[in-house]
Amino acid sequence: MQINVKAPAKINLTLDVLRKRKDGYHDVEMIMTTIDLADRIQLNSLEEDRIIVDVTKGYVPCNDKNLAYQAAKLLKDRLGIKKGVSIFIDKQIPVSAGLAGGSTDAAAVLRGLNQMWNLHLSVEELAEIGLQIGSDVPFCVHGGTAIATGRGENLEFLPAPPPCWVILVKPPRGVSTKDVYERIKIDKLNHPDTPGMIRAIQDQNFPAICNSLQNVMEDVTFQLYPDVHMIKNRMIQFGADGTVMSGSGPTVFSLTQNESRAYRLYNGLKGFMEQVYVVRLLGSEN
Ligand SMILES: C[C@@](CO)(OP(=O)(O)O)[C@H](O)COP(=O)(O)OP(=O)(O)OC[C@H]1O[C@@H](n2ccc(N)nc2=O)[C@H](O)[C@@H]1O
Ligand SMILES: Nc1ncnc2c1ncn2[C@@H]1O[C@H](COP(=O)(O)OP(=O)(O)O)[C@@H](O)[C@H]1O
Repeated sequence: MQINVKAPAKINLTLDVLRKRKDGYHDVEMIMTTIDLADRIQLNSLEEDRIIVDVTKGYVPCNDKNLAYQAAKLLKDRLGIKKGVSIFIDKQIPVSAGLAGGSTDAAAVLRGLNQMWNLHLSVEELAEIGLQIGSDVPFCVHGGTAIATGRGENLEFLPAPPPCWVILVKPPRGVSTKDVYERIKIDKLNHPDTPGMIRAIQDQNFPAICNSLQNVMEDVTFQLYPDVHMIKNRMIQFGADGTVMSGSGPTVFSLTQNESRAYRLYNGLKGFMEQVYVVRLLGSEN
């Protein structure tokens, strides 16, 4: 049996870090939404009891370090499944980019295997299993647009923001999420207006959404990598309606509802950056 699953990336419209917890993680408050930049995952059932992973990009691990592998292993262990699976990942989402590429692959494998092995697990059960893999996996299991709190696993869903273009630039480096969390000075943060962003989404007020984009991790990543700050400034100069870094970075994105402005930005940025994407916002659940 073969199953194909789409694994969309996420962006953070707001990202706030509230406190450091005793377990080493941080309590966050962030608004996430899915975009139409996605990995494609093909699952093929195997009679032998093993998990095989193959990825189109050489530098992504194909062993038990791959989050997609971990998702299949967790489901097998939890439910005592003796069947195997071969997982092929057509990687389109940049890696270590702040776009949850690994988390969304894991989430897609959970959804796909639930179907392939007729497990009848609810989306909430899949999300709870996914949290053992990473903090962003529960959101990726659901998709859509949500306020995420706790480690990122408590989700309150919002309507999809109004349709718009998302222009993304991935600078030629990866960022370690752990490093960024460790460097945050919580008492010195300029917190985003999260209620303002929620209202803007509920009112479908695109200019207000653009004005409320904010990410407290920007300062840390910009200090580590000043070129990411320069790229953000360039994107603002090119005339996007709103621009912010996603997650721990280094990807920076701009939003606009104007198609010709989106492609003007894309073409301008393509002149000096290799990884530039223009996609639609998805914003509704998987
Ligand atoms: C910053 C965010 C924002 O969406 O995204 P990315 O930049 O990774 O895309 C997430 O919080 C990233 O979630 P995720 O990438 O799943 O993180 P995890 O694998 O769970 O954790 C990696 C490391 O980040 C730190 N961490 C993560 C989540 C959290 N709420 N508090 C933390 O302190 C911990 O040090 C942990 O060891
Ligand atoms: N399926 C996967 N896709 C991408 N990266 C993966 C995957 N599985 C494990 N990884 C590892 O996870 C780390 C973070 O990658 P990624 O999820 O793309 O970052 P981010 O959370 O910043 O978007 C990388 O070191 C990468 O090698």
